Amino acid sequence: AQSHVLWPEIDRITAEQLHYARQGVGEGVWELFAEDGEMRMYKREEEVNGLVVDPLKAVHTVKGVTGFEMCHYFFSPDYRLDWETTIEQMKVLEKVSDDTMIFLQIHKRVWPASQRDALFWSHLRQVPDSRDPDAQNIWIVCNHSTEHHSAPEKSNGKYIRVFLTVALVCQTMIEPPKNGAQITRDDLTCKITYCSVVNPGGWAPASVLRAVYKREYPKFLKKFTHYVYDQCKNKPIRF
Ligand SMILES: O=S(=O)(CCO)c1ccc(-c2ccc(C3CCCC3)c([C@H]3C[C@H]3c3ccccn3)c2)cc1
Repeated sequence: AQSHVLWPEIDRITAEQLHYARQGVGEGVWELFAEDGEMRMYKREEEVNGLVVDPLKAVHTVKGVTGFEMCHYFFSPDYRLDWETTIEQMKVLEKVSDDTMIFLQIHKRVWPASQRDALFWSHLRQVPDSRDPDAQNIWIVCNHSTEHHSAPEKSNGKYIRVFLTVALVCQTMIEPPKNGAQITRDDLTCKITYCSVVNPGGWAPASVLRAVYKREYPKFLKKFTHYVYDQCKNKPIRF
């Protein structure tokens, strides 16, 4: 993908999102708004030109899967409709490379707001951990809104286009079996950080949006992580 016109932006945004995901939720203004088992979901209340764009950060720990497996199922278009319940249609507009694609998604309408679509590049990458060089176990998927000739903004004006930046950062922790036995899924833990900022792109009542975020994000992360566990549990481990 290094040759593609988008590459410099993909490289920059992915690095920025990795740094942002690694920042704790301790300092300052993150508000815990949902908890479910190991999942903790935080938000900041922010508005841009009167539009709710509340940044969201979730942390979660899932046993029995690797960071690669979690990111693979998040990135791949083949499984998206199995776990993403808020989209009506999804199309891959361009396959930039094996690890980079451009998606157009039409989201279900959130009454009384008008229906939205999202056009974004999606990039999957393994990240060498600068702090721990032999930790080759961190993977990231970064999704960031973009433009594309085959999905012009004002094509038919039917949908308002959202502007989003999303990052799923997953780290595999291995509890090596005592007796030097082969690693099994019971020895695996995946530490997940999910960050998202969605600008609704046009007017939507703050109260409605905040209610939808509060309902949809915990549901989405819970459904997605359970889906990946179920898909992987009887398959060979992929790091
Ligand atoms: O992580 S991803 O990249 C996974 C690939 O799909 C992602 C996640 C979320 C969105 C998205 C897009 C639009 C909306 C709103 C804004 C005004 C009306 C629709 C929302 C709000 C509704 C919230 C929500 C939260 C979680 C999942 C879906 N819906 C979220 C897009 C992509």
